[in-house]
Amino acid sequence: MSREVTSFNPYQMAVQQFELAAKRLALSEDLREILRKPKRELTVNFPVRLDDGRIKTFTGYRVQHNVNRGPAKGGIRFSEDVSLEEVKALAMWMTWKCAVVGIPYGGAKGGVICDPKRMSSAELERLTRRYTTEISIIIGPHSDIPAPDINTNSQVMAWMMDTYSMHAGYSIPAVVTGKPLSIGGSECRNEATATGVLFATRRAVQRMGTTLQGKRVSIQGFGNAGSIAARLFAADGCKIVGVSDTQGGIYSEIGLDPATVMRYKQAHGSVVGFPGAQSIGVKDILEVPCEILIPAATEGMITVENAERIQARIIAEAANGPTTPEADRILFERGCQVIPDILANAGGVTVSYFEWVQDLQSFFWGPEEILQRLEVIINRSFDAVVELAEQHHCDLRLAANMLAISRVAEATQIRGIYP
Ligand SMILES: NC(=O)C1=CN([C@@H]2O[C@H](COP(=O)(O)OP(=O)(O)OC[C@H]3O[C@@H](n4cnc5c(N)ncnc54)[C@H](O)[C@@H]3O)[C@@H](O)[C@H]2O)C=CC1
Ligand SMILES: O=C(O)CCC(=O)C(=O)O
Repeated sequence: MSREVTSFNPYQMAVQQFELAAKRLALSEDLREILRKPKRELTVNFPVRLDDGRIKTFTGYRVQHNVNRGPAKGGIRFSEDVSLEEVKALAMWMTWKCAVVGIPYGGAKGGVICDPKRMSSAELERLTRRYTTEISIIIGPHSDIPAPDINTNSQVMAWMMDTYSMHAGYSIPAVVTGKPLSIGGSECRNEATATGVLFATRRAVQRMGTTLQGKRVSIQGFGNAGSIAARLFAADGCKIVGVSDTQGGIYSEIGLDPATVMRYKQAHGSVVGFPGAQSIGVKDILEVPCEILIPAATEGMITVENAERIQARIIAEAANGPTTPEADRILFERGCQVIPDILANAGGVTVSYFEWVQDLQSFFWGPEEILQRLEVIINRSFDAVVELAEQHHCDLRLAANMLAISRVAEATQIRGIYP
């Protein structure tokens, strides 16, 4: 589905968000100039042999936004909508995300323009291996560590790890995270993004003096982040009233069973048509009656066009960049609490960090230890952001960006600028 606002530019939006925080922090123009631009942008055009014998040239990107707090970190997206501007925005958000939760990474993101749903597994493997080779000049376990994002998964990470290792002549599991357990993946990484969304939302309702029990939840996007969020929120007592994917959405006042909807999606390719539920449009899912809305698809979904009609009191952003700055202002004025992407979905990169640490030490942790450490990090970060928002009478996005940007600015200044 193409986005409604055709002129939407995610990088311009990320810079707009950055400027709001930089202004509040009174950052110097020199520092702003360093922080608003990506450090490295790599574009690669590479051939892949298709199953019918034709050769097609694909375009991919890897952008490293900032590496002052540690190696660059961030996922790889396979989609027809990928663009350099999108990858630059996603890389910048990764820098702030790692900083806001205090993990020692900078930010990066990558993507390949392709339609993975129309490609065979063999074609995807060849594309992944060739793309990995092309970007291997900048990725590495101590420089830039990719992970899954839209339309990539643990299998894609296994191909990436194998390709990178083939060139070295020995296994380098720490070059990517989100791998299968059998080759150095971590317990809980597959569920980590949704688990972080749950922990952050739990903290939000706790601070409002209530619980998740009985809350109605609507979720846009039914992939890794969205479908697992549906399962975890339902297990925590919520009623999942709506879910959607690229084909459309479904709504049920009495609630949907996430496992049954998943089985239906696996059999039919979409949630649309799920028996007993009302079919609704892709964006209608954002406006259904509910207390909690989880955008878990892509950028620029909540805009001036629909912000007034959103009924949820809490928006927990599993997706990156789902809400525009203009929509943020409307939602804040309407008293809707937006738990911003860099905080709400930071569970993914946090458990990726745990995976990387485990790989580097060749010493693996159990699920209890991982979940307990993740909850501590999300709660601590959530509380720090809320306290800053209260001090500055601002929304959580501005506070989260201020906290993150001040940390990156401090690291940049303390390292100094080579004369
Ligand atoms: N996988 C991860 O660990 C993390 C993912 N995220 C973010 O979460 C969001 C979803 O990512 P994943 O669940 O990993 O991807 P996925 O590929 O597993 O699922 C994406 C879902 O969104 C739907 N979708 C995609 N484009 C859409 C559009 N234009 N309109 C409506 N629905 C659309 C798809 O149908 C699918 O159900 C992305 O913004 C991603 O950057 C954030 C942090 C970590
Ligand atoms: O797990 C990671 O390293 C990054 C995941 C990601 O791409 C994101 O948080 O947006």
